[in-house]
Amino acid sequence: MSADPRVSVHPDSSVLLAAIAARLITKLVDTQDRYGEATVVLTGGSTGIGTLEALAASSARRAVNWAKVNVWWGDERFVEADSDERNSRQAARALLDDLPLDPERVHVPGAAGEFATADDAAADYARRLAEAAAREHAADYSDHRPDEPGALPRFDVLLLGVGPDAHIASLFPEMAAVRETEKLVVGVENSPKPPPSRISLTLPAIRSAEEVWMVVAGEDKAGAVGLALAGAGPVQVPAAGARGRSRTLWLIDAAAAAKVPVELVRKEPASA
Ligand SMILES: O=C1O[C@H](COP(=O)(O)O)[C@@H](O)[C@H](O)[C@H]1O
Repeated sequence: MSADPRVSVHPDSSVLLAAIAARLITKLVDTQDRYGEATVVLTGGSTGIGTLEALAASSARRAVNWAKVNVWWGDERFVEADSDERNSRQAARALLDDLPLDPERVHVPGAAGEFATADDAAADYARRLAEAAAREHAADYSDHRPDEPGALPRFDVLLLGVGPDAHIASLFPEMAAVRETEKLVVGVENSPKPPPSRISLTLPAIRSAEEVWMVVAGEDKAGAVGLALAGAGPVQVPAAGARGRSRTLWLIDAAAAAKVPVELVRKEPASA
C-alpha cells in the first residue's frame, strides 16, 4: 500500500519552512495523543535543517512531549563525529540540543572513527533499527502497526529533501543504492555530492513510513520536482520513488513548483 503524492505550494521558502514546522508539531502531538510516543525521520540539507530552525523559532514546539519522540535520520554523511558536515550535528545545532529529548530515543548513524567503512556503519544502523522494531513489537503497538514485526520500527513521519539532481537521502540517480531492493540501509561510496561516503535508508525503508513529506525550496530544484511528479522512474529520478503508506506530501515553495503539472498543485494562501 502506498499513497499518491499530494502537493502543497507555499509562496516562498520562509513561509514554507514555518508551515512545515507547524505541520510537524501538529503531527507529533496528534501521534502522541493516540500512541503515547511518535517517531520522526529527519533529513539533512537546506530545507531539512531550515525546518528545524523554524521549529526552534516556534513557541508551539512546547506542545510536543519531546521526551517521547523517537528520532532517526534518513541519511548521514560518513565523516568524523564532530564534523560540521554531519546531518545529525547540523540538526543538533539547529534544534535538537535545545529540546528535552531522551538520548536513548535519538538514533544517530555511526561516524568515521567509530566504524571502518560506511558499509559497517550502515550494518550497525540496520541492527539498531531492527532492535527498535523488536522492542515495539514486544510493547504491542498492535493497533498502530498491524503487520507482522519487521526489521524497521514504525516511522510516523519521514522528511526528505530533494537535491537539484533529484536525489533523496543519499540515494543518487543511477547509483547502486537507489536500485537496492533487499537491504534497508546501505553504505554509499563515491557520492557525486560531497562528502563521498554516506549511509542511507533505501527506497524499501523509506516506503515503510506512514507519511513521507518531501520538503523542497528553490528554483534550482524545479526540474527535479517536476520530473518526480510527472511520473519519472526512481532510478533516474530517486525523488519519484518516495512514497508513504498513508500519505505522500510534497511541501514546496513557488520557485520549486515552477515545473509541476498544474493539475497536481494545491496553492496555500499567501496570508491567513
Ligand atoms: O546531501 C544531502 O542532500 C539532500 C538535499 O540537500 P539540499 O541542501 O539540496 O536541500 C539532503 O536531503 C540529504 O539529507 C543530504 O545528506
